[in-house]
Amino acid sequence: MTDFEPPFILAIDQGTTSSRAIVFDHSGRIVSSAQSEFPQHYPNDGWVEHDPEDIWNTTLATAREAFAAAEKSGGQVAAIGLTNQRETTLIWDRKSGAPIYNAIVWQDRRTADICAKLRDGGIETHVTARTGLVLDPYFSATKAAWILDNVEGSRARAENGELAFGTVDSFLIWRLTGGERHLTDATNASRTSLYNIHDNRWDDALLEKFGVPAATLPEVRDCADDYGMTDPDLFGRAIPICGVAGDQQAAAFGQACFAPGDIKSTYGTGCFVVINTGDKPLASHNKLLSTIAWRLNGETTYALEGSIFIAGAAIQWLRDELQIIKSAAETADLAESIETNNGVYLVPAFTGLGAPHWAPGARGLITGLTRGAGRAEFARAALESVVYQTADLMTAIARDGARTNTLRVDGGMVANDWLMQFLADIIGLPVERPKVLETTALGAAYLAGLQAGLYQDTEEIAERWRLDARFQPAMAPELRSRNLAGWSDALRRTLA
Ligand SMILES: Nc1ncnc2c1ncn2[C@@H]1O[C@H](COP(=O)(O)OP(=O)(O)O)[C@@H](O)[C@H]1O
Ligand SMILES: O=P(O)(O)OC[C@H](O)CO
Repeated sequence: MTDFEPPFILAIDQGTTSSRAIVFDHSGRIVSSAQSEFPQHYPNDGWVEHDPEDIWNTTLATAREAFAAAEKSGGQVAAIGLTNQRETTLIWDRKSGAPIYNAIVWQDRRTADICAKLRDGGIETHVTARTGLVLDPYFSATKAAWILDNVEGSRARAENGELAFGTVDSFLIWRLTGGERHLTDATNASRTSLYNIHDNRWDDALLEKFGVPAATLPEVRDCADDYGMTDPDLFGRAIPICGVAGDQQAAAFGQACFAPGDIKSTYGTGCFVVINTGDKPLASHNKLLSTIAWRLNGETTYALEGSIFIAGAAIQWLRDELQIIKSAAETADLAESIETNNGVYLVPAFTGLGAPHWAPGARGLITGLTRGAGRAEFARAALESVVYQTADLMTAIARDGARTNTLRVDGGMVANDWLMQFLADIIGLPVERPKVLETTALGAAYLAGLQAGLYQDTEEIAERWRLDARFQPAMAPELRSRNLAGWSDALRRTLA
């Protein structure tokens, strides 16, 4: 006998380094889960690719594993919610379903020159006004154009309607439905640079400027909507796909950031801060992204987002490259073992800097080294860098006029209590960690649950959010200012 509350929802979370599947029960508890990492490909300096078949195989295998374990425990999976690494771009043949090139990952910088040329052509203001985004290789449009310009014959085939473009959600929906549906949701569409977030439609002028044929595009749906039934062969019966959102938007949904000013920050490989700005897009004057948080029943909720490319990845760098720690968790004790950072700052611009700087050419820097600086200083500097980058985003958010009282956090790094306390101290706001840290998958499950009629509305979802720990700001103001000044100095040198 199980005490899980049926029916169950399968959440598929296709991330940058791994695919995960989690089955939640009706009360939001985890019934079963599975995870599988897959290889990253770096064919050239600054290029990052995934083999689409790795994405598909790990997604299917983990989904099947979690599904089978959950159904063994006695409940039935009623719906599927899908969330994904965003911006990553695929183009596939509509007949065979075979991709014509590897997936070009969001971190990939190969189109920096294309972006620079477009910028010289003066279209950046136009792009930002319509999409809320900046002109950067991060987004899908230039990646799609690159594939069509580099795979022989593909542009003509794309114009003939033989090829399909999609972000990872779109590709997975295509595969899960046996090639029946070519769909995406409004949040993923809003990350392509091709989608007008004010009018909620693909933008013809942008399609032309970026060189992406309209015939390749998926249809855009609400985040809780009908995305078709899975091919019955995959799970033994057809299951409806009912919810889709990009992973950072799904995390904001899982964190119940439903009111304007509600904000979450996810600390995984990178860090993504998302603040709900209500039913109208707020144009950022501080290089944040204005983006779609979700669209439900045709009504769009908007958000401001700050994207930091390196957060937990800096800890992985300490472990894998410098080999000065064995596990990420060790960093908490190391940081605590020294009273201050001893003047050592790390700017982890390993793949350039994202918001609010958008400096694709910037590279990492460590400052303030003395003969006495050792493992503790390096570990602490890596942790602190994540906090200072968040503080820069919080400043940009405040300058843009968005107000907030607390920061809700999730992702692998938030297990680190030292980091959470330092975060509260530096941003000067209480930091709230929820009991369920898998908020991305939970958000996708909630979206699917709304469409499947398992939840009535967002209020019912908000009631399920549970606090694990709250960290209150406690640092002396002079120390806080000194820390921030040291960071600003290191940052200035990096950008110079
Ligand atoms: N206790 C910890 N302290 C600091 N960093 C941590 C800790 N535990 C995990 N991490 C970091 O968190 C990241 C993993 O978080 P996760 O949310 O699983 O990332 P992703 O979904 O992007 O793969 C890794 O980069 C790891 O280095
Ligand atoms: O897969 P993650 O968690 O690294 O998230 C990637 C983001 O969606 C990129 O914008």
